[in-house]
This record gives sequence, structure tokens and C-alpha cells, in this order.
Amino acid sequence: MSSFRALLRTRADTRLSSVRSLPSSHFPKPSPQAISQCLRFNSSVSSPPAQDASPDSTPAVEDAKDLPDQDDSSSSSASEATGGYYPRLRQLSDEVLQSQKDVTALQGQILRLRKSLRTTQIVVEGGPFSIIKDWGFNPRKVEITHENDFLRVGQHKIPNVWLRDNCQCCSCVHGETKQRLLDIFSIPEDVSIRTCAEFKTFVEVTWSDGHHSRYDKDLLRAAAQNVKGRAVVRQGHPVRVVTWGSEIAKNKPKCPWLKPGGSMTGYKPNETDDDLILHVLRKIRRYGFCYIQDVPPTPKATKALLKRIAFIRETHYGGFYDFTADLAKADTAYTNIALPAHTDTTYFSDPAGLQAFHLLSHTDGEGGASLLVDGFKAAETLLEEDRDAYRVLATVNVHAHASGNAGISIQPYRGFPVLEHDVETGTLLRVRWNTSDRAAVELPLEDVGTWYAAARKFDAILKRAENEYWEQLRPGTVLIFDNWRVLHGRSEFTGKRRICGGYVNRDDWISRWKMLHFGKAEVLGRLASD
Ligand SMILES: C[N+](C)(C)CCCC[C@H](N)C(=O)O
Ligand SMILES: O=C(O)CCC(=O)C(=O)O
Repeated sequence: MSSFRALLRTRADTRLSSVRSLPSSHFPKPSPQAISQCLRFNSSVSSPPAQDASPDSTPAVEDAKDLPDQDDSSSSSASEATGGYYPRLRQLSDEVLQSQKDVTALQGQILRLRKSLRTTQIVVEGGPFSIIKDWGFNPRKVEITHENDFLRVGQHKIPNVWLRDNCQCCSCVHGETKQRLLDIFSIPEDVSIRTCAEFKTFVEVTWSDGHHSRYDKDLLRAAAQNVKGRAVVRQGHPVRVVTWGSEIAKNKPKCPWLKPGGSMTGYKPNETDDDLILHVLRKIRRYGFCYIQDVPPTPKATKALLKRIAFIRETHYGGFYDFTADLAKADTAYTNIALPAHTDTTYFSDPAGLQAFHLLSHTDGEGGASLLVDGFKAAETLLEEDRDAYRVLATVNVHAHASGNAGISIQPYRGFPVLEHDVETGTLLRVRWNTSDRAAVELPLEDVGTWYAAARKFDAILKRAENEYWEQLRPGTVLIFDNWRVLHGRSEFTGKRRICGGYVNRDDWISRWKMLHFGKAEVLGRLASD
């Protein structure tokens, strides 16, 4: 083997030898000519990116002194080697260099294509973006007919497998848990209807395998609803959304709470706790927030109120929180600085659904006013003023993190857009906006300016005076808001300010709302289609 190749082999072996100690005599010492040639060779090849510096890559000869000694006898073969091999090596390195340039050029093309694809996706004209404004829920009366071995609802032919899978009889559905007991995949795939009898509110079917089923007609009609109609109950869509700006201060959604002794103020004598909670949740569904007045200014009473909606969500801040500006938790909420309008827990895959604040006390100081902004209103405005910016915020994913507390760095399993839409109905479902906790913007680095430009427009809308509703919270009044819609913030403050409250999961409070609003029969009756 020529000493030049031996030299390269040496370098490779040297790297490998780091894991095994070979005597230095094992390595041929290169001639000064070979070294100088090799150094020139290396200096002519651009230093490979770090990832190329793998142990098995061509060893770079950084410095002759770090090469093992080599006797002169091999100098002639070294010069022979450089004469023989160097031009070829030089040619190979030029080819490698060119390939690297080609790869870089291709990567650029791929990124530009991806961007244009994203842009194409963003600029889908007439996108479904909309905000549910007024969505009464009224299943259409749809004719149900039986045709040979199929049921038809309106123009929809119902697949027998779906029908069989959604048999509601006590052997197919557990009476208490409402869970399916039936294993549809044990039923022959070609199961068909042998007989069908239609009654006023239900249809009775005898199957080819002898099983009997009864189907509530509303269940069949719900299944035949268009996609939008099906999300109404599942998403607990409101009867009517009212978007607002600063003028909401003149008409704040509020509900009186239980007076001491349990008498409910402002409610009909026979109303129950559930009616009270329904009033609160209905206002939250409609306006995105609600004040509950006459609540004893204690953590205990506040916690009891929240638990009557649903259980309180545990997070790295604890469950029920009671905080002041002492950095007890490593987050700026536990300071006295001003906080711009934001939504909380954008770093969770499933951000908190409801958030509650009950100002318990504020002594020896001032400030600390609370800010609320209707994210749906701001989105509506952006949609009207700059559809392209809206599309960017509706389609570019953004990551977030919570990393202040010891041993914690919470991030969602994927990025999410600032304006997130129901995939079925296309309606705006969630606003995620928190500049403090934001992490990566999911675009090629050279393209992130597109997102920042759109976000700047949204930020400016959020900060318009006509969209900001400022309120000084008071002990005895609990603020509960929809953290998927309403942004909150505060002005800076001095003195000692204490707030308690808690988070409630989205699914838990929507469950509570829809069971109170639609009723159990309606909700369970639509599970097969929602
Ligand atoms: C005090 N409390 C627990 C309500 C909030 C804690 C901080 C929330 C965080 N800055 C966020 O935006 O998610
Ligand atoms: O202190 C406040 O009024 C609000 C704090 C806050 O924004 C938060 O806890 O997320």
C-alpha cells in the first residue's frame, strides 16, 4: 500500500485506535512531501458540515505534529503515492464538492416547493374559515324508508354494518356505562335486514343472523345530518356566539351565586344547582366569559364553585391555584409585571379549557387591572381585513414550551396554528396566543417572516382599544373564561395581590354544558353520529 494511502489509513485507524491502544510503530510515518500534499488536499476541500465528521469520513489532517512518527525510508514511496493518487483524489474531492453544491441547490428547491405548497394550501380561495354565530340545533324531519335489506334516511342509504354496530339493545350496549358490548367484527360482514317495522319514533329491525334491533328515528336522522350538523352536540356549540370588544364592559355577562344559607339570588325558587351552572356555562359559551357574583372571597368557596362545573385540572402549577407575586412557580404570572393578552397553557397538547380568577386581596399597592380580549372577535376582524394573514395563522403550526420550573420543559406533541378550526365544520374552534411561551414557528427559517408578518397584524388587532376590555377584579366576584377563545392579561401592580382559581379541561366543561343544555337523551342519542 503506498504511504499516502497508508497515511489516510493511518488517520482512519488513529480514530478507530482511540478505542484500542496500538503501538505507534504500527503506523507508517508520512514524508514531509506527503504531509504537505495532504494538507493542501484538505485545505482545498470545504470543511464538511459537522454531520459529515463521522468517524468513518475521510480523516482531516489538521496538523502534521499530531501524526505518528514515520521513518524516511518510506519518503520515496510517499512522493510516488502523491504523484499517483493525488490528482485522482483531487478529482474525487472536486466531484464530492460539486455534489454537495448540487444537494444544497436541490434542498433549496425543495424548500421553495414546500413553501409554495404551503402558500397554495394557505390561499385556498373561499376557505371554510368562519365563526359559529347562530346555530340553533333542530334535526330536520327526514323520511325513513326500508328498501330490500337496507334502511334509507332521506337520500342516505345506511350501511348495514353501521346500523348493526349501533344497535342500542341491552346485549349490544351496557345499560349503565353506555359502552358497546357488541364486537361488530364477529358479525358476518354481509349481515342484512330480514324484516323492518316502522313506528312513530323508532324502527325495529330483525337481522339475517336473527338479532333484533330498535333504532330511535332521531339517531338515524342525526347520522344523516350533514357534517356541520353533527358537530353541534359533540362540540357543545352554543345556541349563539356573541363576539365583543370593549363595549362589553357596559353589559358584562354575570350570574349571582348562592347567598350564605344557600338561597339563590335572582333564580326561580325551584331552580337547582344544575340550573345555576347551566346559566354560567351558557354565558361562557355565548360570550366566552362570565362573572359569578356573591361568592365568599375564600379559596374554599372558589374551589367549591369550580368543582360544581367539573373537576379541577392538575398541572405543574398544582390543581387549584392561589398565587401572588413571589415567583413560587417560575412563571411571570407569579410576578407583578404587566402581562399582554394571551391564552394560557399553549404548551399543552390540550390547553386548559376554562380558567378562573378570584381576586382575594390587593393591599398596599395599586394596578393589577385585568384585561380580556375576545379572540374570536379579533379573528373575525383579521378575516375581514387580511384573509391571507388569517390563512397563515390558520395553517402554520407554532410550538410552545413551559420550562421555568425545575426539571420541567413541557411542549405539545406537535405544533398548532394560532387560529385552529374544527376539521369537520371549518369553524374557528380555538385561539392559541402566547408570545412569552412560544417556541418554534414551523416554517423553513428563511420563510418564518411570513408568519411574523401575519402575527404582527393579529397582535395589532388584539391591542386595539376597541378590542380591550379592562376590569378591576374585586373579592367576591369570580371571573371564569373560555381559555380557548378569550385572551387575558393584566397591568403591572405594586403591593400584595392574591388571586386564586383553577383550570378545567375543555372536554369536561363541554360535557357538563351539553348534558345540561341538550339533556342526556339527546346527547347519548347522537353518539353514533357525533
Ligand atoms: C397562576 N396560573 C396557574 C393561573 C398561571 C400560571 C402561568 C401560566 C402560563 N404563563 C401560561 O400562559 O400558561
Ligand atoms: O395575575 C393576573 O391577573 C393574571 C395572571 C395570568 O395571566 C395567568 O395566570 O395566566
